[in-house]
Parts: sequence; C-alpha cells; structure tokens
Amino acid sequence: MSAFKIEGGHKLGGEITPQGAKNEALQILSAVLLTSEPVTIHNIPNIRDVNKQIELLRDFGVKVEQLEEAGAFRFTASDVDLNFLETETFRTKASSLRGSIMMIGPLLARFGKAQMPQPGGDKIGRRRLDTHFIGLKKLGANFVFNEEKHRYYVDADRLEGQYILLDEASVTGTANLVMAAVLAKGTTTIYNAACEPYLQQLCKMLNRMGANIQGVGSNLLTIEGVEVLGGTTHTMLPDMIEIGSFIGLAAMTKSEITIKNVRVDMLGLIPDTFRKLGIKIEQRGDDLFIPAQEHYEIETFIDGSILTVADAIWPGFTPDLLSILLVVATQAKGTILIHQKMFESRLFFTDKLIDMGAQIILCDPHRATVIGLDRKYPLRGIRMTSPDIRAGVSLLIAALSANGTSVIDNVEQIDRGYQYIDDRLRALGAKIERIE
Ligand SMILES: CC(=O)N[C@H]1[C@@H](OP(=O)(O)OP(=O)(O)OC[C@H]2O[C@@H](n3ccc(=O)[nH]c3=O)[C@H](O)[C@@H]2O)O[C@H](CO)[C@@H](O)[C@@H]1O
Ligand SMILES: C=C(OP(=O)(O)O)C(=O)O
Repeated sequence: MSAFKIEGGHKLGGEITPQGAKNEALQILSAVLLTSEPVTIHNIPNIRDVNKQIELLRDFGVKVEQLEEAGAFRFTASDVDLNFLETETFRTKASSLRGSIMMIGPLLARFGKAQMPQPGGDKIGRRRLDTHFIGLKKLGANFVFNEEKHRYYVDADRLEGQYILLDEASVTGTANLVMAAVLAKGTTTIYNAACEPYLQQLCKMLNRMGANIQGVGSNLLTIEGVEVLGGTTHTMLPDMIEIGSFIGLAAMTKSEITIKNVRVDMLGLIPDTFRKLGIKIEQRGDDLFIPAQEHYEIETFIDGSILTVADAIWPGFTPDLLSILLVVATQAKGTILIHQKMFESRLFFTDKLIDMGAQIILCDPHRATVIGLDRKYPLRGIRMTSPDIRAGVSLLIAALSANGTSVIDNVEQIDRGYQYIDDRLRALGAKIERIE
C-alpha cells in the first residue's frame, strides 16, 4: 500500500484541468457491451476503477484499442465470451469496484443472461441493489440470489417494456435499467429515475447508438425498445466531483487557482454551495477562477439560523462532495451543519480532522456540526489512513493546509478516482511525495 507524505502550509497556484468523470466513465464503458459495432470514447480518466472496468471488458473478449490521443479508446464487443462470468477472475475483479454492477443490464439485454458477485466500491454504509433487481424483474428477468456464494443471477429470453416506479432514484440502478430497456420489446417508462449528468450523458450516447429515450435530464424516462444498437463516438464530461474538490483545495490553502474547461452548465448547485461558505468563485468563460482568500465566512439562512447543507439526488447537492465541503468549513468563519442523508458511514473520517485540531461535533452517523476556526488555529499535520475516496481527498486537502508534515496511508482509495493527483498537485506547487 502506498502513502502520501505532505508538507502542509504552502500556498498553491496556477491552472488545473479536471479529468473525465469517473462515474460517467463506468456507465459509458458498460454500455459498449450493448453493440457489436465499434464505440470510440474520448476523455477516459486514467484511474484505478475505470482501468478495472476496461480490464473486465477485455476479459469478456471485447476488443480494446488505445488511440493516440490521451484518454481515447475504441471498444468493439463483437465477440463477447459469457464463459468469463463463471470464472474466479471475474468474481475477484467484478467485486473490486462498484461500477461493475452496471454490466448486468447490458449483458442481460443483449445476451439473455448475466451474473454478478457483490460489487465493491467505497465502504460508506449499506449499498443495496434492490432497485436494480426489482426493476430487471419487472422487465421480465428471472432473478436468483445465491446467499452462500453471495451472487446475483438474472436471465430472460427477451425483456419486455414495463412501467417501473423506482423505490429510490439510484444512480447505478437507473443506468442498469436504462441499458436493459433500450433493447427490450415495447415501451418502458422509468419514473423516479436518477438524472445525474452521468445518466444524461449515458442516455444521449445510447440515443446516438440508435436507442429511443425521451425525458433525458428528468426523473421520467420513456424508452422505446429497439432490435439492435450501433456504434458511436462519445466524450466524457469533466469530473464535477474533481472540480468541487479543487474549489475546496483552493479555499483551504489560500491559493489562487483556475479550474479549466469545467462545463459550468453541468455543475448544478456545486459552485453556489461552495459560495455559501463564503468562497469566491468567478466564472470566466468556461473556467472557474478561485482567488486567494485569507478568510471566508459561512452564510446563515435568511432568518439567521445555522446553515445546513444536505445531500440529495440530482439536481440536489451530490453526497460525493459533502466530505470536501466539511473539511473546507473547518477553516471558515461561522458554523455549518453537514447532513449526509444517503450514506451512514461517510462522516466517521471527521475523527482524523478532530485529531488535526478541527472543531467538529459528530452529532450522529449522518450529521456533523463544524465550528469554523477562521484560521485562528491552523490544523496540524498527523499520520492518518484514507477510509474512502472522498474522505481521502478531504484529508489530503486538510494536510496541504496544515502546519507540519502529514502522512496519508492507503492512497489507493484516492487513486480509484483522481488521476495522477500527486503529479497534478505538485504542478500547482504542493509539497507531496508518494512513498511505498
Ligand atoms: C459508481 C457510481 O456511480 N457511484 C455513485 C452512485 O452510487 P450508487 O449508484 O451505488 O448509489 P445509489 O444512487 O444507488 O444510492 C446511494 C445511497 O443513497 C440512498 N438513496 C438513494 C436514492 C434515494 O432516492 N434515496 C436514498 O436514500 C441509497 O439507499 C444508497 O445508500 O451514486 C451515489 C449517489 O449519488 C454516489 O455517491 C456514488 O459515487
Ligand atoms: C462513492 C463513490 O464511488 P463508488 O460508488 O465507486 O464507491 C464516489 O465516487 O464518491
């Protein structure tokens, strides 16, 4: 396992370009299984989870060609070997990331069967898959869960379109059902669908492949099934979670940073939510300019009561940025309540921030009150472990702003979703070193 050694307290500065979006990439890569024709994808981030998803495709027999342009690949799933599903390699690899679960919809729709071990991903609380399988059953799939092997099996002759009202707007669940429904017979309506930009991108790509999906960007999708899908070209959006992370990094380290080509139109509430912490963010064309700020002050609600930021399904504020918002609040002036509604184990990393000198009360597993120190008492460097991808980056931001040296262990968690993060931060002037 690798670690980052960080000498904190230095201002950073310069320009940084976000990578392609991790969670979009995991959906888009699953969708290449829906056609025998080539699909060319640009701006694929070079990160652990995405590379594992590409490796799985290769193991299934998908032809994977890396093109000259960085992050560009061509995938041709003309000869898919379903025997791979039965192998131990499949079990090990598929259970090492969350995104693998999104292969089950395309495999079922195109080949009539699929199976999955319990997928991996962050250990941030219960992460059920009911929405995926209840939906697939509605489309006519037989479903078996083998408790002993902890494996999910589905099969069907031909899926049939249905009205599906999701019990929760699951991101990966919606992606799976959309990818199953595009090849089903007849019309599928998915209500209470998730509509994160990742899903909007997936639906747009499927429509370019010949699918007929209406309602893209809303929570009501109508999908007219087609017999066959063709190839296409797709470009990944910039990663909105990276963009939010860089806003937090700039504020916390008093740095002037320009985040390039962010696709402001797809960022939803993200910039305004950071602005509520008093962080200045200037839009310059499609870039975000964050000036160096000695102080920033958390707003209150209009009636003077303490600001609360809670996660919500899109277009609400994404849960993946709450840990970053929390860390940035530790050096603001004022108080904020962070309410992580979706995941029950995502706020435990606040213990480490408390060890660094932050004033935080973990009210319960879902809520933390942060009392901002207004930089009066800087955080101090310590040794810590990264428990999950976003907590890991939050600790990294804390360490870069802290007095003294910190060591963050288990940075493989961070590498799951942030491309060459140490190199890119060094280019901004960070004193960060990867150690084994
Ligand atoms: C690979 C991938 O894309 N991962 C993302 C995906 O995970 P994933 O698709 O696994 O997450 P889901 O959207 O299924 O659900 C996330 C959590 O929120 C709960 N929930 C969800 C919807 C709802 O209406 N009510 C509710 O309580 C679920 O029970 C679950 O605990 O979406 C999450 C929620 O944005 C993100 O944190 C993950 O980064
Ligand atoms: C929770 C996340 O990822 P995953 O769903 O892959 O665990 C995340 O990206 O913040």
